[in-house]
Amino acid sequence: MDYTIFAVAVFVVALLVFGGVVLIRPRRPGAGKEAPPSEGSGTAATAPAPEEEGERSGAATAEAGPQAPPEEGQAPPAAPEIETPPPSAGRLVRLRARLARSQTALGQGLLNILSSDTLDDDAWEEIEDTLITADVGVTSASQIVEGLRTKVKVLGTRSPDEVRAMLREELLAQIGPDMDRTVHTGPHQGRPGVVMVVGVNGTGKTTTTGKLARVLVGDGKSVVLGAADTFRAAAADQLETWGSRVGAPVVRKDEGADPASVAFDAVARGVDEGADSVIVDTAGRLHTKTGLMDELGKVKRVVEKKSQVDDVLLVLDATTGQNGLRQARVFAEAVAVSGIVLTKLDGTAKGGIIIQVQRELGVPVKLVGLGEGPDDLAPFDPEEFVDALLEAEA
Ligand SMILES: Nc1nc2c(ncn2[C@@H]2O[C@H](COP(=O)(O)OP(=O)(O)OP(=O)(O)O)[C@@H](O)[C@H]2O)c(=O)[nH]1
Repeated sequence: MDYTIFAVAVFVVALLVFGGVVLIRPRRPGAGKEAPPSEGSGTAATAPAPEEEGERSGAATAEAGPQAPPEEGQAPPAAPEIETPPPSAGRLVRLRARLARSQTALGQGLLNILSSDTLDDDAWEEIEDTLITADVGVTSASQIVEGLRTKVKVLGTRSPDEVRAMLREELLAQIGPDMDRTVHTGPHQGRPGVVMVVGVNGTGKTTTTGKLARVLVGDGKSVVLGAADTFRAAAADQLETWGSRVGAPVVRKDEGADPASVAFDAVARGVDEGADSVIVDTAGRLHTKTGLMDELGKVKRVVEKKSQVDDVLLVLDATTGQNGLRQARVFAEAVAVSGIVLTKLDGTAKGGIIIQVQRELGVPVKLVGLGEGPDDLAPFDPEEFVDALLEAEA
């Protein structure tokens, strides 16, 4: 019995000694510990995609490269594929169908009334109303009607071809086929052409900056982009996506940084690298007119310490009508606008806004946006536009 108690006691002591050794033995670093998510994998999996709708396919390729540095020992991710956009020439012709689709209602409406048997006062009033509904503006609408009335009187006859020809002539005269619509993007005196893009957020400003970079790259130019809309980090991300798709570097800083310093650095980089063009996207919050004036004025002044600003493009959403025009006036007072980009012309029959905005601001429409696709921006050509407007319905 005594012997049994002794044996049990020895066993218990042995058990305690063994357990103590195991429990107090120092653990190897990392042994048994769950691996924390590596910085790269964690953020990549959870970070929200910064790109805007409509740009998702390309963004995925572009973001993989610059934003996720490879971990040691891992093969670097494949560089994003650089795209080759189509040149600027012929773009409006390619996109003409889109223009015609949205504008046919206006063109056909006018042609129908003009071809009717009797052109009485009511008919002329209807023509004027149709023009005003299409945002042509009251002054231009009445000038067009006056011009047409005179032509009808002089001509006497009204065959469909004659009607089409006189309407074409009147509309063209209002659009101003001789205005200089060149976007001044080319280098001069060893410095890049500098373009500032201004406008209210949501009009397609950042998209237009990206699309313009593609137009220029398509024409064989080298481009640097400046993300001076520092109030929204997503705007810089969006621009970076656009840039990486065509190999255009994007100069950006942290959210809230001074927009003028971003613009200056972008132009400085363009100068240093011998780029052909620098395009600067700016913030467009319409908080107060003074704030806007101060900010845009400062961006321009600071940039001009490095190089002159060759074009200030105001981006305007064609679908916003009078509201858009009001905004345009505020911007034109804040900074000397030298050209207009009319976006979303594919989604409206109110193409008459081209006439009104040019008359109001005294600057030409230089580019038009005709869709959400990356190459849906085209140099504006008045004749192509009017012909699309008067195109017979298919
Ligand atoms: N249909 C159509 N959509 C367009 C056109 N241009 C831009 N958009 C769309 O308009 C939306 C707004 O464009 P953004 O470039 O983000 O507008 P933004 O002015 O830069 O606004 P922030 O990014 O907020 O500064 C996007 O969904 C674009 O795809 C166009 O010509 N046609």
